[in-house]
Amino acid sequence: MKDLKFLNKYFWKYKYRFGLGIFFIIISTYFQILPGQLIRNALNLVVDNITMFKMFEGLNLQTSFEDIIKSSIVLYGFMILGVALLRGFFLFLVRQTIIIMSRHVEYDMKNDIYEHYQQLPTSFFKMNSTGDLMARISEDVSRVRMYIGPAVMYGISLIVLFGMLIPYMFSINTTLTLYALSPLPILSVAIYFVNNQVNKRSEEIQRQLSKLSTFTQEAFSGIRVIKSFSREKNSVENFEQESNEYKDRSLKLTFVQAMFFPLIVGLIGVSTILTIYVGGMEVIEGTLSFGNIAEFVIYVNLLTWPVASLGWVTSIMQRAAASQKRINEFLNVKNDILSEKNLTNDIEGSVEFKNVSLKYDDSGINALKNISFSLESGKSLAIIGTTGSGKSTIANLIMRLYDASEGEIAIDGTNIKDYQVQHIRNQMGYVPQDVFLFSDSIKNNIAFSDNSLPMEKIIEASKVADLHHNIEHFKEGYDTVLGERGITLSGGQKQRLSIARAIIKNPKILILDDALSAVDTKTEHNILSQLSKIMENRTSIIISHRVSSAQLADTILVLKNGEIIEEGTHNSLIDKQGAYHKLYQKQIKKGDMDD
Ligand SMILES: Nc1ncnc2c1ncn2[C@@H]1O[C@H](COP(=O)(O)OP(=O)(O)OP(=O)(O)O)[C@@H](O)[C@H]1O
Repeated sequence: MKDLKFLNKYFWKYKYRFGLGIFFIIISTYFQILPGQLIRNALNLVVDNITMFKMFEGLNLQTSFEDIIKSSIVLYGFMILGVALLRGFFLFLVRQTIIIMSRHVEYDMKNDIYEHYQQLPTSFFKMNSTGDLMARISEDVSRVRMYIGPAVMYGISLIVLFGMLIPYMFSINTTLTLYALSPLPILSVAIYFVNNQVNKRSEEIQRQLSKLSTFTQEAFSGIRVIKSFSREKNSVENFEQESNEYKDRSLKLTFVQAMFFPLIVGLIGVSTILTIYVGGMEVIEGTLSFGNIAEFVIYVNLLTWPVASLGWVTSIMQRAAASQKRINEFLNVKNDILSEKNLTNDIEGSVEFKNVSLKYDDSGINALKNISFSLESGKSLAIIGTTGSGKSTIANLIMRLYDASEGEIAIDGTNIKDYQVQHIRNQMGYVPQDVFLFSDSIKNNIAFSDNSLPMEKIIEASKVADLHHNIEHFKEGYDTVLGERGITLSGGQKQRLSIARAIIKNPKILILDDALSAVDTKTEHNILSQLSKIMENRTSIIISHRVSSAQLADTILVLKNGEIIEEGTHNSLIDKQGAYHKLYQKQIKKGDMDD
């Protein structure tokens, strides 16, 4: 439960709303208790007057007693109605304050968590699954809200009701109070257990439901694969199996839920019978009036739901505490990609690696071992090598998505860690290996770094990326909206859009991570020659599997198993007759360079 302490800051933030909510609870509870007393008075009045009515049988006075009874009942009826309306009004205000407070806290929490996520390093996102990240910002926050809103509301109502009603009941009759209340603790404990079962089973259903939706989602996204392998029947069978599991779990839940109301109603019945029996005895002894019995029956009914909700509130609090613990786990993760000096000077673009090694903490892989090279500003560097040799890792380090485990990276002779992180990233253009496009227009996807960029700049960037002529063919041009993950574009078009997005920033350093793998060599040459024009006086790093991309660069690094095995210009490496030369020969034979 100590995890819930984290929420105190939110209660403090909304203290006035919360305080007002408690005040409205007190007033509405008073109006909740009042009808019991009115009914007692009404009943006592009727009982007394009926006795008198009978005594004056046959006399004119009898009619006046009849009138008194009738008018008193009408009067009490209106009073009870008025009190019920007032209670309803204050209950409305209770919800308007406390439940609304909980919605505000939910909103704040979601924003706080999302903002925190945005600050966390890439390694955090590698280590935790997207589903887990989403669950904490949605399901867990919702559970915490259930505590801040309904649970707190019912909890406080219960305390106020007990505080006001129990002493009052004892003041009327101790024995009757003790008997009337005796089944209530059993009710509370029973509800607690039933509710835990309900929660357990609901969670199982929830898990099954998410399995079912993941299955369906995958089946729809992979429909082409399913059809081409003629697996439709198998897919239907699998769906039926998952769906059946979901149905069975739902039936189990319905069984437990079905016990909920009989349990409450049964225990209320026991309380009522005890009240009437013990109360009746007291009436016979003359220590209580008939009205008191009626009043007690009402009080017992009033107490039932709050007492039942005690079990419910406890289990909500337990679930909220578990959720808050999970949320706190993520909120306590600190971003270790920080800068102490926070330099914000513009850079020229020279890059130097001094004995850099990197071990990825999550996989334990030594991706780079003792890498040293230097690249003057305005020059181009190609990095070529087998898969998994560490090429993208070099890009990750230059973008400061990760920090080197050993060694130092300098930009313009200054340690990269001294620059303010966003500032240094803003001066770089990065085209990642796996292109990600947002479900937005082409225009907004290209101008992602700054949505105030003018249209001319967007067109200019897409011309350099050799994409403009493609976009012109779309009916909606630059306003064409891309579907989920840009499904309307071909692989090569996506890559070129990603290049346009990177160069529109006019970066001092441009990093293309296998960004031309999905385009043919002719387009590759077009793009590279266009790029070399705009990258004059800017630094470019081209990561590729293809010699055709690498050969245009001023320097080429050949990587193998995280180490540099060759370094030089295209011609010097060809003369060397080493690994680069071998790759060149192989790719020429494959006809990759024919265009
Ligand atoms: N974020 C990461 N967390 C853990 N391990 C990683 C991560 N990124 C890469 N690796 C591992 O580090 C090694 C180098 O990967 P890297 O992506 O740098 O290779 P690459 O040369 O770019 O390969 P490819 O040409 O296939 O893209 C690989 O063994 C890979 O499994």
